[in-house]
Amino acid sequence: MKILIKNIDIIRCKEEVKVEKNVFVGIENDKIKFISKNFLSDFKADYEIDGKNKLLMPGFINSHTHLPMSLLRSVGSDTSLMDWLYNHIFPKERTLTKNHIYLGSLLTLAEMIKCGTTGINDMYFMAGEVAKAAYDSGIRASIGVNIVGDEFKDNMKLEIKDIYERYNNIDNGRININLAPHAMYTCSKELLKGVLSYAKKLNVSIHTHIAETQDEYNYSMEKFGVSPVKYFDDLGYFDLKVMAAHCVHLNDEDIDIMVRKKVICSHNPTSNLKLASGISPIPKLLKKGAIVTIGTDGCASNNNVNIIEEMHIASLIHKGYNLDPTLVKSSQVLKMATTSGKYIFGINNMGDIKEGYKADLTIIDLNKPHLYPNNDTISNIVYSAQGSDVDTVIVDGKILMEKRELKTIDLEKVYYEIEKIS
Ligand SMILES: CSC[C@H]1O[C@@H](n2cnc3c(O)ncnc32)[C@H](O)[C@@H]1O
Ligand SMILES: [Zn+2]
Repeated sequence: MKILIKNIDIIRCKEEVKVEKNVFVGIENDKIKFISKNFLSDFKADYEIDGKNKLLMPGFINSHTHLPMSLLRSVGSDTSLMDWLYNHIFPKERTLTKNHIYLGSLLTLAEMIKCGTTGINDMYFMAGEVAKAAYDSGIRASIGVNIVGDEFKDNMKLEIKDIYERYNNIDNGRININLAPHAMYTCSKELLKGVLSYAKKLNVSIHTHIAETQDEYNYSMEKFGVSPVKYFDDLGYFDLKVMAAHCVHLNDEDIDIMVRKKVICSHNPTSNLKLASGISPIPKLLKKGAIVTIGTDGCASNNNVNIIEEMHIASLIHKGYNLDPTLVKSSQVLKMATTSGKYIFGINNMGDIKEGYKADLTIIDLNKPHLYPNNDTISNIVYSAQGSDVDTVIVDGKILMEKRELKTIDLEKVYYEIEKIS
């Protein structure tokens, strides 16, 4: 499939984030074939997109989410993490069936694609259903198989093996599998050791919640005498690729460990605000050179998966909290929400508009009153844009949404099916 995007402005995310005006972009199969100031007549496109008044940018990557949790939207609002989890969410989650998981995932994926998301890093139970929904939607996904408890039981290994064999690295590497021990306070040390060696055996990455609340930090210090980050480091976790969600309560040594071990931090500001977990030291992490990405967490602690809104909040809270308007600049937050997500997938040539790079792209409609005048495109995208400004979404060279019409998900059918089971 060859797609030609004509006369469009583009955002490139090199060392510096830059805008180039009025170019032609050719896509062939899963990659960007060319970016040119001129029309190349020998590129015979199967499909053309008019880029007038539009902006082409690398697609957004949501680095921490729980797809099926759209079904629990607004459950347990206005409570703290532990109250929310143990008294509201876990009891409801015990009632979910495979069908719920698949349909809830599809609903969230529709919302994500409508907000310009091209890649996700998930964790949930019955992850085979999550993987199936991600596969069906066309999005790029790393799917975490949830693990909790005291011991790494044979049935857990069997579930992981089954999901791994069915989904890992399928569809040109678009879907991959990771192991997702929930957190240090829900998984025993024995279980975590078992998971680590199994992840090494399968050669997959790890996805977990780390240092989300002061309670977790205190629990770790009291029970093990070290912080949550040091606890995972001492277990040898950071010898593997680890996607660490939240990272709110960190000391200076934790930050140094994360930088040295290239831990991928997923910053989830809305969830941290809603559950009153705290504010992650993102400016410090960025200054020290940590890999920082953006995630929404699940719908029940957010209440949406709008990554544009998440960028907006990420760029604002650190300025206000630290009384410093130069922190987490719009160009930095844009990179966090796009380019930096490539580390999750281990694909070097993605997260930018560049020849030979993956065609995981988002097109924004600039013809909106709140995006006018366009004095500074990057600032406008972070501080003014809305999810509904996303016009077209392309993943691996395939169009998932065009002119806001979803191509891979029948949303009316999803609503209908959810009504039947809710
Ligand atoms: C490991 S499967 C997902 C598991 O995590 C729960 N969850 C959702 N959001 C959070 C959060 O912010 N901190 C901790 N746990 C969370 C979800 O309800 C599932 O049970
Ligand atoms: Zn989470």
